[in-house]
Amino acid sequence: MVRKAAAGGARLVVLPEVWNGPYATAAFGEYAEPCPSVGEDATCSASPSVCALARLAAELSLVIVGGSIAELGGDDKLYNTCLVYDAKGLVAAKHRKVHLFDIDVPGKITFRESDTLSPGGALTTFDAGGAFGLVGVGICYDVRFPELALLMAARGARLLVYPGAFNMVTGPAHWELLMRARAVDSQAFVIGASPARTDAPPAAPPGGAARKYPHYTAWGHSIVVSPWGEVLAHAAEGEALLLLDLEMSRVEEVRASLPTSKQKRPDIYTVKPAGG
Ligand SMILES: NC(=O)CC(=O)C(=O)O
Repeated sequence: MVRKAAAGGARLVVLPEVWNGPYATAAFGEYAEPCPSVGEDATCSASPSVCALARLAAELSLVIVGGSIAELGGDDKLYNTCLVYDAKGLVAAKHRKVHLFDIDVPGKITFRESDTLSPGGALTTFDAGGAFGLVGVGICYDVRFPELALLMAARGARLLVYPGAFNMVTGPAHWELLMRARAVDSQAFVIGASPARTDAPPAAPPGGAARKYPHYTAWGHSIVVSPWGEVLAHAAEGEALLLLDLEMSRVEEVRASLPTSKQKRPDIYTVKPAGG
């Protein structure tokens, strides 16, 4: 798919969350790989998923926002990590998911990333060069926190990318809504890249081996949104490649028309204790 994107003229490619293994808390340890730091040459990494994407970025001379993989940190903790590779295969950015997906929607879905993962502690932006300029990175649940998007925009990001894997409960309710909301409140392009949907395999036959990890059904529907909140491209639930030109000057146009970043009222945004 990355080669196909490159052949179609792509300069920057975005992959989905946890693309190299099952999205299951118990599986992260098995699939985790050490991840290099910003500035390191990842083309010779001993981590197979890292090395594969870095080599592809270098071979095709484009930027790859490498979705996310489970990272085995130097501190022996596990993280949900997005590496960005520049056109030489060097690590241009490393984002560890800041907001872990710990939710409980009774009778529908319970997921606790914090059972096995630790959260990252930093905002991530990188210079993608050319017309793109500064790009902000969040992972999935991070998109629910407008503060993060606003801070990335305040740093100068004009494109926000969110590798993500919403599910059959939260996907239909919130995926498009949140991607559009973040585009409107940060006045930036937003890309949400999801794994394609795969339905749960049939239950093991009697006497057969039990399934190793619970199945997580991703919502799919990767999406690209303009700074005005328009959906520019939308995948269905299956495998898809969305290939499009981003007219980056739209960011300045929208920011000039509705100068919300200059009209903020931080003096009234602090929550004070009752009676204070
Ligand atoms: N998988 C996630 O991190 C987030 C998600 O599915 C949701 O916010 O909904």
